[in-house]
Amino acid sequence: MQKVGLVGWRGMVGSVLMQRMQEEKDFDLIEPVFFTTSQKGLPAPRVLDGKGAGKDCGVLEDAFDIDALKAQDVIITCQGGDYTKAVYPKLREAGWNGYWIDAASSLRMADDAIIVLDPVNLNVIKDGIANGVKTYVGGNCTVSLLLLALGGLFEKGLVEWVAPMTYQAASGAGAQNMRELISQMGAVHANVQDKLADPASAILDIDRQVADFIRSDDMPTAQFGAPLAGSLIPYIDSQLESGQSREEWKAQVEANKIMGRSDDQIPVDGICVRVGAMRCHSQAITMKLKQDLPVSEIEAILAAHNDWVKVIPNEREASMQELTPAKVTGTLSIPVGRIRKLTMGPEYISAFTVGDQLLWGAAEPLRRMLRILLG
Ligand SMILES: NC(=O)C1=CN([C@@H]2O[C@H](COP(=O)(O)OP(=O)(O)OC[C@H]3O[C@@H](n4cnc5c(N)ncnc54)[C@H](OP(=O)(O)O)[C@@H]3O)[C@@H](O)[C@H]2O)C=CC1
Ligand SMILES: N[C@@H](CC(=O)OP(=O)(O)O)C(=O)O
Repeated sequence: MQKVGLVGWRGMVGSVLMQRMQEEKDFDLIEPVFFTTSQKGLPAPRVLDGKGAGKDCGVLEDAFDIDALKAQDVIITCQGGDYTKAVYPKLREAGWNGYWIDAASSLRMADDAIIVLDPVNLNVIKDGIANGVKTYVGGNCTVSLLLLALGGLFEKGLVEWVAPMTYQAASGAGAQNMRELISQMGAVHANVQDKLADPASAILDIDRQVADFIRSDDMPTAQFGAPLAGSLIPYIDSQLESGQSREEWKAQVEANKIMGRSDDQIPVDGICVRVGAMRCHSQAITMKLKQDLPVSEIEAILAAHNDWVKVIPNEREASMQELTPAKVTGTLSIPVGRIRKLTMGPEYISAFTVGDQLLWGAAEPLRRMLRILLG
């Protein structure tokens, strides 16, 4: 059995990964070794095996101990980019030639790393394994979710360009940010609940009081740096010279790398916005196709691409019920809807898609990469 080191397993992404690995009985196929940056020597988690029993995994090992890491055939890390930058080069310099599977962005664009999203790029992954590539990195969440939704059109070479305008959930910024979003919601409500309970109160008074509170120092904003509940934040990640945010820059470079297109890149660019959803990212898409295709054919191509994408008819009730973070959260489903021809011309198509950014957006491609390695 392959020895698989798990780092970052108790964080938010890592916990989702652990849950999925147990659901899919991945632990039956490996010898897991759990690492920690802060709790060395404490008991490792007991993972469920296929019989529903808890598998004893010993104690937690030091995630900075290069010798302990070197003993692993595969390492999966959800610990974050700082950990990867600190440990990965030392491990390779020490001669470790195992497989490194990573959720962090740091190594994604390295020449010797492949971004994994197997329903879209299994051929790229298999070529990589055959050619001795040892580093496999999960893509940015919005990019992976976009490619799962539109995979059919990309695969058939039908896309001239795509402009995804994102509505990204609090979870993408981290666990503390999810907590802060809920705190903001609660604080806004608490501030105005007396007036809200009084049916005779004037809505514009309530609105003014809410606006004053959201702008005040009493609104908890330590994590986001700005109000999110009752508002939005039209900038994600750092600022680049190009005028893009780093999150926006990732769309084109990562999408094309995933699809194995180094030359002849498909333009993928839009504005990334944080909204008050918990863990589902949504994207409103404008795209230009290379051909004038009937909507029914576009829908059929999208639906046929993978097992998780689900075409939602462009109807009001279906869109309101099926195409929302509330519906999708905690699932692997990738609904795509609002598909129609835009008035700009017959090749200009709209779409709207939603996906859980902790599942397909982060954890799922990693455990599926492990499964590919295990054969
Ligand atoms: N959040 C996201 O949407 C996405 C994140 N990623 C990547 O994954 C990385 C990890 O993200 P995320 O899971 O959000 O990070 P978390 O902050 O939830 O967890 C990171 C680490 O913090 C340590 N930690 C300290 N206190 C606690 C606690 N009370 N509960 C749990 N863990 C604790 C754990 O390490 P230890 O056990 O060693 O102490 C844990 O592995 C990111 O840096 C990013 O690179 C990738 C895609 C999406
Ligand atoms: N930046 C993403 C989450 C994330 O971790 O992305 P990346 O894996 O590219 O660093 C968001 O805020 O929604």
